[in-house]
Amino acid sequence: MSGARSAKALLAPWVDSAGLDETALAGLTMTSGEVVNGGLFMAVAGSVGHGLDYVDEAIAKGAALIAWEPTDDLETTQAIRQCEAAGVSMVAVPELARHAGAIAARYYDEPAASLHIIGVTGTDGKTSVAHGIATVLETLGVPAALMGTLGWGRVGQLTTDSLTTADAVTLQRRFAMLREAGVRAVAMEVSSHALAQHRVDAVPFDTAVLTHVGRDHLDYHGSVAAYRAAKRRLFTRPGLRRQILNIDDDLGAELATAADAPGDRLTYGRTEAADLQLLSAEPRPSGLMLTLRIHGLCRTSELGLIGPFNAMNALATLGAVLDGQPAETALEALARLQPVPGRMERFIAPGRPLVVVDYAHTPGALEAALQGVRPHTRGRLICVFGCGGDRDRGKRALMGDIASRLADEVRLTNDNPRGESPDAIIAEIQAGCRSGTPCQVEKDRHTAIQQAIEAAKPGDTVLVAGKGHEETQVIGQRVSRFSDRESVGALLTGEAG
Ligand SMILES: CC(=O)N[C@H]1[C@@H](OP(=O)(O)OP(=O)(O)OC[C@H]2O[C@@H](n3ccc(=O)[nH]c3=O)[C@H](O)[C@@H]2O)O[C@H](CO)[C@@H](O)[C@@H]1O[C@H](C)C(=O)N[C@@H](C)C(=O)N[C@H](CCC(=O)O)C(=O)O
Ligand SMILES: Nc1ncnc2c1ncn2[C@@H]1O[C@H](COP(=O)(O)OP(=O)(O)OP(=O)(O)O)[C@@H](O)[C@H]1O
Ligand SMILES: N[C@H](CCC[C@H](N)C(=O)O)C(=O)O
Ligand SMILES: [Mg+2]
Repeated sequence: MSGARSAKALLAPWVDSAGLDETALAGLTMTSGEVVNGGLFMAVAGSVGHGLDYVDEAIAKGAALIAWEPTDDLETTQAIRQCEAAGVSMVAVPELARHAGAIAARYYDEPAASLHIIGVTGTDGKTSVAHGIATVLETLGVPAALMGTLGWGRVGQLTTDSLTTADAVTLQRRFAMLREAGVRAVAMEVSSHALAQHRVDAVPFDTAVLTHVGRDHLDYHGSVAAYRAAKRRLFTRPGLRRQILNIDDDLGAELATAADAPGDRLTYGRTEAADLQLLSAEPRPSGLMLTLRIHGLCRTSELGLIGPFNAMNALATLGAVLDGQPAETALEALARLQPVPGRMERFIAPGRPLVVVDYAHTPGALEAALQGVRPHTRGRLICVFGCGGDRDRGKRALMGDIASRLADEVRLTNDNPRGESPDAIIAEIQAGCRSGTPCQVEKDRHTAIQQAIEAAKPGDTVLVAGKGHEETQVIGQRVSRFSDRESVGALLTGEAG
């Protein structure tokens, strides 16, 4: 095994192997701060800087070797000098970002090869569907893990992480740990950033699932076309065995009819042409009653979740697990699904309004969330939300329009303004709000939620959108502890003032 982990084995394709060491490297990483003594640092070009900008830290941590990605405008003199002075070898690897995952996979002895990996992409619904798939697989007796916005690991035992899809090396390290832990299937969220940055190039997906594609992250991708192109990448990978496609969605419909696409395609949606068709999703006190047509056969199934999009997410989940499983068994497991924390999560207290905490932070998601809670609302619908700073500005007015159109009252507040002015963000949302709907502003999020709950009567619903499971509020450089779920829980039980 040590030979397989040596610089010679890992970097032979790019450098004369005679010059490379056969000693096992102690570790590998793409982040200078994580370099271990005797390890490999892979310095790649990023959107802000280059890994070589941090070579001093890598050397200080004891890097034995530095592989780096040449780019046109990269100034390497300083880094080369530092490495020479420290006696650290450097190897130039063209397009290293694309190869980093494969190098790490070799280092960890191809951990993903023994795992059944299901990738889920789309603008909204990735966490919900990945969570659903892993939970249903567990219920069906398959040791399954989850990787995504809520963390990674076995369902119910997640370790949190800052990214939805980790970097290419971290992913392989996690696959190795999951393989050791006896996991057989992994449901993972694949973000558009990850697809654009080659984080998943070395992940051998068995199945790719598409939720829906709307508008998000235009700050990063630049255009809807580039964003869609990034999402499309997951479905064109050679070796893919199955594709689960929402054909109510434009991109899903396009992928379903694409010539020469890899793997079998299973479609879902409300349209009659879908293999898994949603005929109806009737609101019930406990959630939804679904009527489905599965390959021509009509079936009903309870779902303990609310919001029509959760019915669609249930179909996506079903599509992924209907792989040699009888439909009855899969439907029974689906009926046991619980809401994902902060995703259409209901808070109910006697004599109080229904409060729903949801992670809707895109126009499509906000629209779907408001439409989803309306059938569970006898009285008025109040929507508390804001928009993140240093993120796509174009969505703000759109979300103002949607909230003022679909709610009876809007309360605008902070949602991680980050480096932007909270007032300016709120003004941009307000510019889209329709004048006929009352719209109030309270920047302090806890106070805004409190005022909304106090203004609401039993039978009304307060939808608190945008932060879902998050446990912090980021204002400028300050990160303070804040949770919509905790605020709502405390306010409903009278424990917070
Ligand atoms: C825009 C974006 O995706 N940025 C991610 C990307 O950074 P980057 O390409 O700009 O890298 P960079 O900062 O220029 O640095 C270049 C290289 O130097 C390395 N570096 C950097 C700093 C340092 O001290 N030491 C060091 O070695 C970096 O690891 C990187 O390899 O690669 C970095 C290393 O993996 C990530 O930390 C960083 O995530 C930033 C913090 C981020 O906020 N990303 C968000 C937007 C994101 O990726 N979100 C998606 C989900 C979105 C959704 O919910 O749909 C996600 O998958 O999480
Ligand atoms: N299929 C769907 N269609 C439209 N909206 C959805 C769908 N599924 C979930 N949503 C909405 O999007 C929000 C986020 O859901 P979820 O966390 O599952 O998505 P995500 O794609 O993982 O989001 P992120 O990219 O932020 O991680 C939910 O709280 C809900 O409002
Ligand atoms: N993954 C998304 C989440 C946004 C959630 C919202 N609360 C915000 O901060 O904008 C992002 O980082 O853009
Ligand atoms: Mg997610």
